[in-house]
Amino acid sequence: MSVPVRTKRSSASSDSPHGLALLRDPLLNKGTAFTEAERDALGLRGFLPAHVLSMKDQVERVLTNLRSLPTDLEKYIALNSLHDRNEALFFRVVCDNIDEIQPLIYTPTVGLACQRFGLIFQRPRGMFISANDRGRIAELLANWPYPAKLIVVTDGERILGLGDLGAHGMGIPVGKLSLYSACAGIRPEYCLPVMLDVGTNNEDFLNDPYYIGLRQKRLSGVAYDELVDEFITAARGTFPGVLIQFEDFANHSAFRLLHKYRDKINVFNDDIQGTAAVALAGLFSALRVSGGKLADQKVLFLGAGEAATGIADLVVSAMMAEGVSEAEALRRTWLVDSRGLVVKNRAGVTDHKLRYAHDHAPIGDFLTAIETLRPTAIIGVAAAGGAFTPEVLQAMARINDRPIVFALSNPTSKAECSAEEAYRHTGGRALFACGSPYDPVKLDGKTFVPRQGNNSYIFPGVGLGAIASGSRLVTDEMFMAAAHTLAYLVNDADIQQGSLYPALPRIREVSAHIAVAVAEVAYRRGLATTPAPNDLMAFVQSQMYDPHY
Ligand SMILES: NC(=O)C1=CN([C@@H]2O[C@H](COP(=O)(O)OP(=O)(O)OC[C@H]3O[C@@H](n4cnc5c(N)ncnc54)[C@H](OP(=O)(O)O)[C@@H]3O)[C@@H](O)[C@H]2O)C=CC1
Ligand SMILES: CC(=O)C(=O)O
Ligand SMILES: [Mg+2]
Repeated sequence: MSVPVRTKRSSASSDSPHGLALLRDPLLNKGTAFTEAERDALGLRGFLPAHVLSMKDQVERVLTNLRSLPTDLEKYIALNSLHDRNEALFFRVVCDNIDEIQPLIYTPTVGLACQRFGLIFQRPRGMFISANDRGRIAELLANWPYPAKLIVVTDGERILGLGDLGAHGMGIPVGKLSLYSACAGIRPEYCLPVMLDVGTNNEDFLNDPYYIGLRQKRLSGVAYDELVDEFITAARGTFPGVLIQFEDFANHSAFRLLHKYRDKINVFNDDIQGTAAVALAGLFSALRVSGGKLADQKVLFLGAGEAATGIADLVVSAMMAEGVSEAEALRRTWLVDSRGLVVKNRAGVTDHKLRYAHDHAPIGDFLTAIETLRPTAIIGVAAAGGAFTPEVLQAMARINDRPIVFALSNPTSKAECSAEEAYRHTGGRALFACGSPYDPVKLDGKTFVPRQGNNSYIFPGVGLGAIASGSRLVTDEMFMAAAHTLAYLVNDADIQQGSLYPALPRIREVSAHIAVAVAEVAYRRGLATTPAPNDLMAFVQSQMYDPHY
């Protein structure tokens, strides 16, 4: 008989729940799969119907139910409630059906779920820490019953490309941490989603009776920074060594916070650094088709925020690793923001864009920038839905034999173009990646299988590697290693069908390899705090949770 066990921060085994309490504990519950012997031993008699199901039967039942639901939001709600009832079953369903389920618990559906979070809210998950909790955040975190090793925290100000969703942004840390467990096997009890509720400037929410967060304008300035600092200090005091991932902060906070903490503690910003690695990997894959070196490319970004400058920085480093000077690499990297081409003589270019502000005449629109600069690659990270118009795509196809077109903004409504548009308007020549998933596209007798240039290929493995090695920092070198590893795992069959990333069902293998690459950097650079194992892959794999009873 397998008696359920789990790690709690402060519990003796005699505390292990029995009876109804056991059925209501999602980390231990097996529902109708409790065996006859377990039903006797664990005080479950009378609480369960007679027929015992296997986990496989339960998975089938969940999928049958799920597929009968009419909308993705209802599927999200159903999966969420399964997550709340039975974590092992939830993760089994996700792991074994990742292509089908990831879009329901992550982008694009999670975007809609955040927009409706107040209405669909059922049971809290993670911790809500508000501006009113100033001075007692350590006390709050001490209430968390599990030994967190990984926190994903947001303040909800830039949720995907949907803007300020305040406390409703909690859907994002929850979704990202689900992917950590499913895609990299980080144990669910190690994962803590945190909403730092500093208010919202979203007027609709402030006037919405169902808005779940603080009904006040956002905290800013010193008060904001002090709250974040108290949270970071308290989190590290309560959960020593915890890895903290910043997610979906607006760029005026994101760059500042990353800069403040990155050289001192193990934090990273997924939108800046994780996105950089996935995009660079996609470029490496594209070059397997179009030929040439990265340093020969000219990359034009639509967007000049976290994702754009994060990607640009890593691309420049990768070009320099191919032997070109920094100045030459920068000459090949251009940004267009909401005011047009980022150029030197424009007033008020913010700090994170300065590196890419070129000595060039202003250009107001993206199409003219393409015609003028003649890029080999365009990367959309502006949340400007539809901005890669037919004219933009046709121009790229005129200039290049194999134009690289990445429409990375999320959710789908914000994508710069669809997969179908990218292939159609380039005569099937685009080397395409998308932020949210698209179905395969049939064009002129050929089937293209676009895959997601989404940081979800990167952060699970990076987190796993950082946790396994106990790395004291998460460095850009680790993201570079992750990008090379991801690109290396793309096989020829992927490339032939237009896929720039490995198939999603390989994600646990991908994450394990990325984790090894990240941990290798940690050991090589003296950042690791766990003893170096003889067999790093075996060590990493031994730490991966595999959901079963
Ligand atoms: N696929 C993936 O893995 C990821 C995708 N993303 C997606 O990328 C998008 C941007 O995210 P992020 O960089 O963090 O956001 P930011 O807010 O940091 O940056 C957005 C940038 O887009 C620019 N912009 C806005 N509207 C336009 C427009 N019409 N034309 C040109 N530029 C415009 C802004 O200009 P200005 O500076 O002038 O305000 C800003 O530079 C989001 O949709 C997000 O979901 C983000 C991270 C990962
Ligand atoms: C994918 C992601 O992190 C984003 O769109 O913000
Ligand atoms: Mg994000």
